[in-house]
Amino acid sequence: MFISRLPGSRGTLHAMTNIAVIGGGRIGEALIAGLLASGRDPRTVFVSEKSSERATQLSRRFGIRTLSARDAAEAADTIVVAVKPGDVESALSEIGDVFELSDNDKVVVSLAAGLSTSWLESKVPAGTAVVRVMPNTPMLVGKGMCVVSAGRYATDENVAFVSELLEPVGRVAVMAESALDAVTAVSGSGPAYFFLMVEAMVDAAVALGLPRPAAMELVVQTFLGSAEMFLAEEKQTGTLPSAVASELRYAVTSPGGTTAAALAEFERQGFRAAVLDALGAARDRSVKLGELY
Ligand SMILES: NC(=O)C1=CN([C@@H]2O[C@H](COP(=O)(O)OP(=O)(O)OC[C@H]3O[C@@H](n4cnc5c(N)ncnc54)[C@H](OP(=O)(O)O)[C@@H]3O)[C@@H](O)[C@H]2O)C=CC1
Ligand SMILES: O=C(O)[C@@H]1CCC=N1
Repeated sequence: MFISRLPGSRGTLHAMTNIAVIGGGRIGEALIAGLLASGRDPRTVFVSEKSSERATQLSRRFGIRTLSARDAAEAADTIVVAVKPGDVESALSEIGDVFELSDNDKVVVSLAAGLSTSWLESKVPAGTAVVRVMPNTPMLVGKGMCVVSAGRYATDENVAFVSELLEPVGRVAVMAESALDAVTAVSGSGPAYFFLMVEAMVDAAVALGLPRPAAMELVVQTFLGSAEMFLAEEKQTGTLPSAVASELRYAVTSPGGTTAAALAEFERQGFRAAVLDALGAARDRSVKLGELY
């Protein structure tokens, strides 16, 4: 099967392992917040952040230690690289000799869009286990989607280890690395598409005369309820065939009714083509990022 969902044995294997998060920006913070909210001991998480102001903020907020990239990597078994793609090479070079000096086998987990495991492997000592992950920001509330791909030297145990580490912050799927640019376009960037849709619908509701707070409540509850309907269906059947979306949409669309009028307008305005082109552009950008560095 293309996606394999891993069994949820939360928190057992990882209770005592230390994690270094190099880069405490938006995704680094989402990961840290999600891990701690799931019960991880803050003494097992270290963050390295370039901006001292931001580092202090994270340390105060989460009760975790801020260290240099090198010290964080030295203290950890799992080194999560959560800096922008263009900063990954210098972040890895700061860690430098930690791999050779250490007596434990460290796993490097890159969250960076576009950068391949073979590129990452060329920046660390030969034989280092590298795992590439495409997460998304809903990790912050334990509802993330992480897709995990093994590098050349990463064993099945390394992949299981990283997958289990991420399970407390959402769903985890293991896929071949060839899928990761498309995954980035779908689930990595996906939260932004959702928020854009929320903004667009709220603005449209305001244009129709609804007060903004009421418009916000209507839109958010509608999306939340619709997503919950999907999950209920999945719970019941164990799978989510794509026909489910069509069926649920048909159930809202009365013949000659309001929904049909709106959907016809979406089609006239090229909604599906826009989605297709937008995700294609995101995928192409991910490929390009991999060629830039
Ligand atoms: N945001 C998202 O939704 C997602 C992001 N990603 C990936 O995650 C990575 C990070 O993205 P994001 O969190 O949005 O980016 P941010 O810019 O918000 O965070 C990166 C942080 O790392 C800091 N930093 C840079 N170099 C170092 C270093 N050598 N040591 C320590 N800290 C450093 C940056 O500081 P400064 O700004 O001062 O340079 C910044 O605070 C990217 O590679 C992106 O592709 C993947 C999936 C989703
Ligand atoms: O926009 C980006 O490049 C990153 C990767 C996926 C989401 N944010």
